[in-house]
Amino acid sequence: MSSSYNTKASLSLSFSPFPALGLCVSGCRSLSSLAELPEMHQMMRQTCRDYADRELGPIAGKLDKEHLFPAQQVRELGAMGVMAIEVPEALGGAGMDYLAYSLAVEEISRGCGSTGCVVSVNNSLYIGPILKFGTQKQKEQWITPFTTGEKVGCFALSEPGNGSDAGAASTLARQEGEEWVLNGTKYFDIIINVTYTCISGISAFLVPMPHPGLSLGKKEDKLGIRATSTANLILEDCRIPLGNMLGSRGSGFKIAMQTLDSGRIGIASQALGIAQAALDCAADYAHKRTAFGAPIGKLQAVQFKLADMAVAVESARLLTWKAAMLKDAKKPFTKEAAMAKLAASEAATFCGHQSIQVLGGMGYVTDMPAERHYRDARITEIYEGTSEIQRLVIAGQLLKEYAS
Ligand SMILES: Cc1cc2nc3c(=O)[nH]c(=O)nc-3n(C[C@H](O)[C@H](O)[C@H](O)COP(=O)(O)OP(=O)(O)OC[C@H]3O[C@@H](n4cnc5c(N)ncnc54)[C@H](O)[C@@H]3O)c2cc1C
Repeated sequence: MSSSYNTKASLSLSFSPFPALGLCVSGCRSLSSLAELPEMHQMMRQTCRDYADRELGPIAGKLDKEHLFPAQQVRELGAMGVMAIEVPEALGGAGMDYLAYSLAVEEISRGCGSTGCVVSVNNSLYIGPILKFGTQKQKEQWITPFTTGEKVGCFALSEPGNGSDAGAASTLARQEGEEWVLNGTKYFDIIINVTYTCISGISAFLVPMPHPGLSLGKKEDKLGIRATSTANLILEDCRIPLGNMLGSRGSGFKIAMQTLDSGRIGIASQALGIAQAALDCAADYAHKRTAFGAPIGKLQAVQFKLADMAVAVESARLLTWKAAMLKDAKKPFTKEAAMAKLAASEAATFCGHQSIQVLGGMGYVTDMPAERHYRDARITEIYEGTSEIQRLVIAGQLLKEYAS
């Protein structure tokens, strides 16, 4: 997709991540064409796009229909470095930055929203907090085996009784000798040889799986991202060594909030991929379908839908890149990540809706991917903070800025 966005104009908005990224701004016309990104990022984007076109797009419908976890594809993505993009090479990762991560998640999600979710959760919800708060020993033990796609990590913060109100977590951890004993029920996504980070009350723990005292509730039957597994995780006198606490005692809420800040860039990227796929599907169909003797793309009513979809996707993409670049530049990005997630998830549900409309009856049946995009998009407005919570975060940050 091309864009008329001018890079130099963006600099005057006091947003200049380019030195940190080694970007050359002279001669740039568009932030969103491949030519504008540094070579390393272009390669990551193109590699993921090619992989998604070749390996994910053709099977995404089957994975969705049969609820199949994309285990083989996740291993292949691990071999490509995509399961641990920000992890230093010494720990087995790709050693790249968050912008590269965002580009990868978008392209993978464009091919398959479920696989994009797996990539996002492993990178930002599971590995992210260990990379930031873990000891060297924890990083070696809990990150390196999760870089290859053989194992996938999870993050369990929500509980059946609380999601948005994360501070109200009721799972309990008590110390007995050299162990923590955990009791409670957590909610989480994706199950395959997992280890997960469990935020209990006010501390975070690394729990291997399978493990005595840890069992799964029923697998949820979901509207979308049906190739991922989602279940309650039940902790009954689950004993783990004292050394499995992540960060210091009492720092769990801070770890969770900082993890979600970064994770929201991942979900924004997943939403962007789904939104772009919906637009691709609609634009392609508009060329091919004829009505009243001409392609429906000649009808202004259809053109306006495509234009509105393109604007929603492109503006959300710029917000997402901005949040990723701020994170890479080690600047505050809480507000921008929430803005990116809000805009991208609403763009995804909007584009999913409009794409079905452009396809008419063909949009409603499973022969075409439009209905899957519509279903997959919906979760992006809910997990890692609902749209209402994103608005609260944005307004909170904004009001702080005006007060200072
Ligand atoms: C498929 C799926 C996968 C998930 N994966 C994970 C996972 O891996 N790990 C994990 O920890 N969690 C996971 N979750 C849980 C998810 O993060 C929560 O569902 C989400 O945060 C919303 O919480 P809730 O469902 O308890 O809704 P509630 O908090 O009960 O909210 C219900 C409604 O009230 C609104 N609301 C609540 N509080 C406010 C407020 N203060 N102001 C305005 N409106 C408000 C909400 O926006 C929403 O519209 C997953 C959920 C799903 C569906």
